[in-house]
Amino acid sequence: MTTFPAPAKLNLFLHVVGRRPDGYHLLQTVFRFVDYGDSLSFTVRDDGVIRRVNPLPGLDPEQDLTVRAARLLQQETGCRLGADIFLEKRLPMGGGLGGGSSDAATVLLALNRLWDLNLSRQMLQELGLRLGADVPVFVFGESSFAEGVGEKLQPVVLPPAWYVVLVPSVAVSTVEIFTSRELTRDTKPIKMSDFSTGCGRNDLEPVVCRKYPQVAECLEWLKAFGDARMTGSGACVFAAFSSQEEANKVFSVKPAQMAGFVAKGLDRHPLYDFIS
Ligand SMILES: C[C@@](CO)(OP(=O)(O)O)[C@H](O)COP(=O)(O)OP(=O)(O)OC[C@H]1O[C@@H](n2ccc(N)nc2=O)[C@H](O)[C@@H]1O
Ligand SMILES: Nc1ncnc2c1ncn2[C@@H]1O[C@H](COP(=O)(O)OP(=O)(O)O)[C@@H](O)[C@H]1O
Repeated sequence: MTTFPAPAKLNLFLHVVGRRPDGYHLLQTVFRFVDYGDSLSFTVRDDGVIRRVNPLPGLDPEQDLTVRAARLLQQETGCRLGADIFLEKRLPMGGGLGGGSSDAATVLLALNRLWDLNLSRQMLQELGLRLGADVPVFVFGESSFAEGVGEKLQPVVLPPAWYVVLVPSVAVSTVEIFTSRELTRDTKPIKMSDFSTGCGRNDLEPVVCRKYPQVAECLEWLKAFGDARMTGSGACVFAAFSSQEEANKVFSVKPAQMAGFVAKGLDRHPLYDFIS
C-alpha cells in the first residue's frame, strides 16, 4: 500500500466578479496550500474494481470524489486496473479547505503514476475540472492567482506564513452560498500585478456570517490578532502570521470550544514532482 498527501487550500482573498449563463460564478482568488490535510492510500487491483475501503459516514461511496476521480481516469484511458482506496480524513467537510477536491486531485496524480498512464498535467487538470471547480489547482500544484471559475491559473510567489485556522462546528453548502440572493457578484476585477498579501476580501463571507453565527464568532475572535478571513465558501476562518511561534501563541489562547489547527503555507503541492 502506498500513501499520498492531499493538502488543504486557503483562499487568501475571493472576489465574485460575475456570473456565467450556466449559473457558475466568475471569481478572482489566490490559492495557497498548507501542510495539513487528508492522506490517501492505494492498493492497485488487476480486476478493474474501484473500492472505497472506509467510506465516509453519510456519503454514498459512488458519490465520493475519490471514486469519481478514479472512474473518470479509467474511462478516459481505458485502463483495466482498479484500486482499493483508503482515505484518512482530517479536513472538515464543507469547510472551504477544499478537502474533497484535494482528495480527487491526489487520486488523479497517484493513479496516473500507479497505473502507469503518463497523462500530462494539463490533461489531468482538464479531467479535474469535470469533477469540481477547485480540483484543477491541486493538480497545477503551485500557489496561484485564479480566474474563471477557478481553473485559469497563474503561479504567484507568496511570502512565508503560518496560519491559524479555526474550524466552526458547521458544514456550509457551497451551492447554498453561491445561490444566495444577498451575494454581491460585481466586484471590480483586479489585475494580477495589483495583488499583494492582505489585499481584497472574501465576498462570500458576509453571506455565510449572517446564516452561520458560529462563523461570525470565530472571525470576530481571530480579528483581535490579525487580518482574519474566511476561506472559500466557509466555514473555516484563518489569519496569517510571519512566524510559527506567533501563530502557536495565538492558537494557545483560543477558547477551548473553538477547534482548529496551525499550518505552514506551502509554495508547492507535495506531489508537484509527480509529473514532469
Ligand atoms: C468556493 C470555492 C473557492 O475556492 O471553494 P470551496 O468553499 O468549495 O472550498 C470554490 O469555488 C468551489 O469549488 P468546488 O467546491 O469545487 O465547487 P463545485 O463542486 O464545482 O461546485 C459546487 C456548486 O457551487 C457553485 N459554484 C461553484 C464554483 C463557482 N465558481 N461558481 C459557483 O456558482 C455551483 O452552484 C456549483 O454547483
Ligand atoms: N472525499 C470527499 N471528501 C469530502 N467531501 C466529499 C468527498 N467526496 C465528495 N464530497 C462532497 O463534497 C462536499 C464538499 O466537501 P469539501 O471539499 O470537503 O468542502 P469544501 O468544498 O467546502 O472545501 C461534501 O459536503 C461532500 O458531500
